[in-house]
Amino acid sequence: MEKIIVHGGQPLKGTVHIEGAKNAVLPIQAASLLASTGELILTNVPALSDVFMMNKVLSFLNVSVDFDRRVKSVTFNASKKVGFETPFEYVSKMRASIVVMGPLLARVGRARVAMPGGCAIGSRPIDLHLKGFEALGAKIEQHDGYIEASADKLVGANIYLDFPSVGATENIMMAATLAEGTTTIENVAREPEIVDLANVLNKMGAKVFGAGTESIRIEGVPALHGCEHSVVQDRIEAGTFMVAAAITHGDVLIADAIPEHNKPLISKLLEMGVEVREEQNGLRIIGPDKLMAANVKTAPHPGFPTDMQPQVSVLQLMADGTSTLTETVFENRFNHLNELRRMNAHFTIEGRSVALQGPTNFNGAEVAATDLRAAAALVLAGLVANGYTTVTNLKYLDRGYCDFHEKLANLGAEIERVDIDTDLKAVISKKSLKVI
Ligand SMILES: CC(=O)N[C@H]1[C@@H](OP(=O)(O)OP(=O)(O)OC[C@H]2O[C@@H](n3ccc(=O)[nH]c3=O)[C@H](O)[C@@H]2O)O[C@H](CO)[C@@H](O)[C@@H]1O
Ligand SMILES: C=C(OP(=O)(O)O)C(=O)O
Repeated sequence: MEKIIVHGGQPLKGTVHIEGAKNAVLPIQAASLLASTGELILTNVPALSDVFMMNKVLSFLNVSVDFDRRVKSVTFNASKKVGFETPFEYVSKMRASIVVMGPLLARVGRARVAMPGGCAIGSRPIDLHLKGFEALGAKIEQHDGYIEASADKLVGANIYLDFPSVGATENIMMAATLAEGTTTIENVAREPEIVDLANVLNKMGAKVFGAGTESIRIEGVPALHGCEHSVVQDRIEAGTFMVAAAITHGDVLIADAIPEHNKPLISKLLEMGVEVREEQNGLRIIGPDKLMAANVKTAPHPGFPTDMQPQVSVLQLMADGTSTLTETVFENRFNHLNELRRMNAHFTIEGRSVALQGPTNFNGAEVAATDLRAAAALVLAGLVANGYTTVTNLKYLDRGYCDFHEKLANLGAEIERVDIDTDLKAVISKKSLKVI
């Protein structure tokens, strides 16, 4: 086990390169199950623990998986007979493994997946996924902690989602690719990762129309095949570095950033006084001397992304005055705030909203990540804190960020990732923190 130690106070300067998106690559990995011929070759694949876990799930299902980390590419071959069961061991470590259900149902007519529990940010039921499968003609049974979906054949249907769930949209869309006839799904998620998945499915021979809008139409085809695809850039990793630049009076170029994908964040940064420049090679973020308070409310895309909420709370805490932050997507996504309180943050939580009082003089402290984006938020606070901040529970950070401390160190942060037993005094006595 390891921990990150950061010595706050350095303005970040330079260029940062962003990986392929975790939330795009995971369902696309699952889509490999649909290709009964040929290989699915993915490039720009981030080396994240979630990606490795999904590869394990697919190997267990008899897909051949070959990850070449040097070139960030994975080749999947699912031409052999694939399995149908994903055990608890995998689902308990990564909820997103439930997105194999749709492809399995389409390819083998049967999917048995351990029931995903909730996680630190909410209870996260999968009722909408199951309703969609039922509408396509699947029978759903739940026993012994497992959900089993089965169908002799799937038939296209009209489906309306009560909430634009990302996972349900992906799962139902993938199930429908091989269904007989046409499926329409309304009130779907519109995230860029949905569009990336639909693009891959279409390259594999599927007929998916309308991804990125409120309604998706899928015309079923008899079979899908392999293809090549480069995974879309991770807008949440990009956004995290934008906030890092904004709070440290930094000047950082987010290489090849896609402004379209980060509109709500960019609009907030501008409102708070951050300079955002679209340049030929990316998006330049220049942190101001003084940040102005602004209110943020999360919502499904194109609203403000919940996956940027913990990071933006640090930005708001740095701003002059009181900012409110409202979380509408998950019922329990303020866990990071209790850790930030230990670093001198002041706030009042009322239901799903919090009033954050700035500007904060963050003090370095020992803090523990409670979930993925909480981990990022704690490191961000460490970048501007007086003294040293130690962040533990890095297994959460590693789910979604590759080489996070190295990228920050390259931008000038004093940050190290060390063994959990390393004494802080030993690190301080080295005088300057260097990347290990
Ligand atoms: C791997 C991946 O892509 N994860 C993302 C995905 O998660 P995920 O796909 O799990 O998120 P959803 O969009 O499904 O969930 C959003 C909300 O809908 C609720 N819900 C969802 C499904 C369902 O059947 N019933 C139901 O009530 C959830 O409990 C949650 O409150 O989208 C979230 C919302 O943008 C992001 O925070 C996650 O990073
Ligand atoms: C909540 C997140 O991911 P997941 O759905 O994989 O837990 C996230 O990426 O912030």
